[in-house]
Amino acid sequence: MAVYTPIPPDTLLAFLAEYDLGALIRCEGIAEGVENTNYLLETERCRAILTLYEKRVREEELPWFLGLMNHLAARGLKCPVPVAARDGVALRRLMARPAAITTFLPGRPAGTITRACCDALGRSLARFHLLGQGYEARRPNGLGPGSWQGLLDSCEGAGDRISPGLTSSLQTALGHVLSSWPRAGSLPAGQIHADLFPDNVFFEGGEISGLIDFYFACTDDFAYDLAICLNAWCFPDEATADPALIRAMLTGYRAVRALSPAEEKALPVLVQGAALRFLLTRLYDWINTPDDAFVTRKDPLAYYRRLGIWRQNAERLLDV
Ligand SMILES: Nc1ncnc2c1ncn2[C@@H]1O[C@H](COP(=O)(O)OP(=O)(O)O)[C@@H](O)[C@H]1O
Ligand SMILES: N[C@@H](CCOP(=O)(O)O)C(=O)O
Repeated sequence: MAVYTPIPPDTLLAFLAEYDLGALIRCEGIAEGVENTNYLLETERCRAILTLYEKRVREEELPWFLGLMNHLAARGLKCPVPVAARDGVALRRLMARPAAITTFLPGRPAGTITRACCDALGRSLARFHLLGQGYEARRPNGLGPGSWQGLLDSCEGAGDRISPGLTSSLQTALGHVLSSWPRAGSLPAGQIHADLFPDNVFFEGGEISGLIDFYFACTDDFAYDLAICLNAWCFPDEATADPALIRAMLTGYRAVRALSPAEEKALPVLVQGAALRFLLTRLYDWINTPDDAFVTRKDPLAYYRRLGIWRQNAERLLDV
């Protein structure tokens, strides 16, 4: 459960008094999530999400994230929008942290990942990429390939305590991926979500009802975002890739936005890079999450297995 910061009742009521949301009925810490503290608010007028931004999110970047949500929602993407207080300001401070309320989205994450889910996800991701094109402000990807060596180094060999030989194996894989990574600017790029895992996609009545958690969003290659989703959605038992799910996601994506020949060619290295990126942040978090944090740590080895599968079989699985 990601509730790093409890809020005393009086402090919460004083904070909410700045808004036009009506009287508070309940406020519950939310069980899911890793990065930030989230509460579900129910007031006389609505349900909403109160987020206190923790660790990885830099305060000066929050206007970029909130602006992107507003931009995409205004163009028809189903995603949360920031709620302004009476003074017109959405980004505020609470418990010495930046904080914002965003609108509540109905639906819940898919239980079982089906081909239909992957097709829908591919389409939604492509729409995200196309609709983001009018959002001019850039946010470089702080967790892009340039950060991976530093992340591995900062784990100081701790990978070997999780699995003997992990650190040197990751060093080899990293060298291979970085040496084949597409040159900056060589692939179509724009605003990407960069963390569109199944827990960040809500479904209702078999259709996507919303995308959440924009706090890794950045300006990067569109095909890298697709590579992240292929990793996150297409390995039903962690140890095996499901070619039918991969095909469905690629077909859904291409139905909305065609992949260029350069993107198709780059996909095998992009999926390996995406596996490494989540492996490394999970490894870092495994070592650095305080023991008293109310959060479920995610298994780095799940992405080591994916990396191995892509290294052996990416071309065949992606049919490129
Ligand atoms: N706009 C929203 N509508 C409904 N539920 C939400 C919304 N935003 C977050 N949640 C709930 O909060 C959980 C954690 O949110 P998330 O943004 O993934 O947190 P974190 O950034 O800490 O990983 C989600 O899994 C979901 O249950
Ligand atoms: N999706 C990442 C961790 C970030 O968690 P989220 O709850 O913010 O999506 C992972 O699985 O490693």
